[in-house]
Amino acid sequence: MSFLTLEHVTHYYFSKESYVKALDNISFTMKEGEFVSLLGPSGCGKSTLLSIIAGIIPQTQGQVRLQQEELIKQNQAIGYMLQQDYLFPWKTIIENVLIGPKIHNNITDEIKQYASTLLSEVGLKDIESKYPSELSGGMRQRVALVRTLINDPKILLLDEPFSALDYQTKLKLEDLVSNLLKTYKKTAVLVTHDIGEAIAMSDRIILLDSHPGSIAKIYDVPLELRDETPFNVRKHPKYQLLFDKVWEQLEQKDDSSTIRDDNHE
Ligand SMILES: Nc1ncnc2c1ncn2[C@@H]1O[C@H](COP(=O)(O)OP(=O)(O)OP(=O)(O)O)[C@@H](O)[C@H]1O
Repeated sequence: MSFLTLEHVTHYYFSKESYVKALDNISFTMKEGEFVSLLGPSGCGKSTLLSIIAGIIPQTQGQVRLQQEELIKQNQAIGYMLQQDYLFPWKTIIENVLIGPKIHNNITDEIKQYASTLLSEVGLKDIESKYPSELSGGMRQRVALVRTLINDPKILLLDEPFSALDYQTKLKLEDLVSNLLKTYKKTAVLVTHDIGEAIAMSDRIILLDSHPGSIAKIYDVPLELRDETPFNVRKHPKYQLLFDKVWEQLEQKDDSSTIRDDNHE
């Protein structure tokens, strides 16, 4: 059984005078532990699709099914990480990290210990009593990652979490996130418009067309690349080959043709 299934998901945004078709007939499945990127130009509906998967907005048509449906209803199964870290400036780092357990009335010695372990795993020791304003952008994003992981989500939805960072910090954080998600066997969907990032991080890439957002093509990332860290993937010859294929597809202006690889279900 697949972990996440989308069947014929279509979405319209309505206003009083008009409407926008943001997504058209999106169907794909994901296995548990898989890392999938949604790649496409601005406005192709990436964030809309992520919000639909998260249950934040209901799709106009189609089905979204998550294996852990019961947990989702309790708000425990989904972790969201965004471009901005949204840390509360008036709370210390540890208070920010423990916000989820606090809401669920679950502050235990065990969870506090887990918070410390995760903070040190992301290279943030001895900052628990600091405030977000005392940290760099990359450090704050690492805190946001810990705040997401502490709730033990079954699936992580990552909406361009690295795009506000400088290039060096972004590459380091990609390695860190990839390593942590593999260690904790998390399923993840990454939204990005960065081809290199999609190849470096993912098992599979879903390339979207715009107006309306639809699946243009699905790429399986070669197995040799999946065993490498994102930083090392970029040095692999197969990285460049896949980059060029995706680039070529993006350059094609014929929006009406929808081509799909086999073996992606
Ligand atoms: N709340 C809204 N009301 C009306 N139209 C919207 C709304 N949100 C998004 N749209 C439209 O839906 C389409 C998809 O938007 P979406 O933000 O999902 O794309 P995106 O690929 O995430 O873009 P970006 O990379 O710029 O964030 C766009 O045409 C956008 O203008």
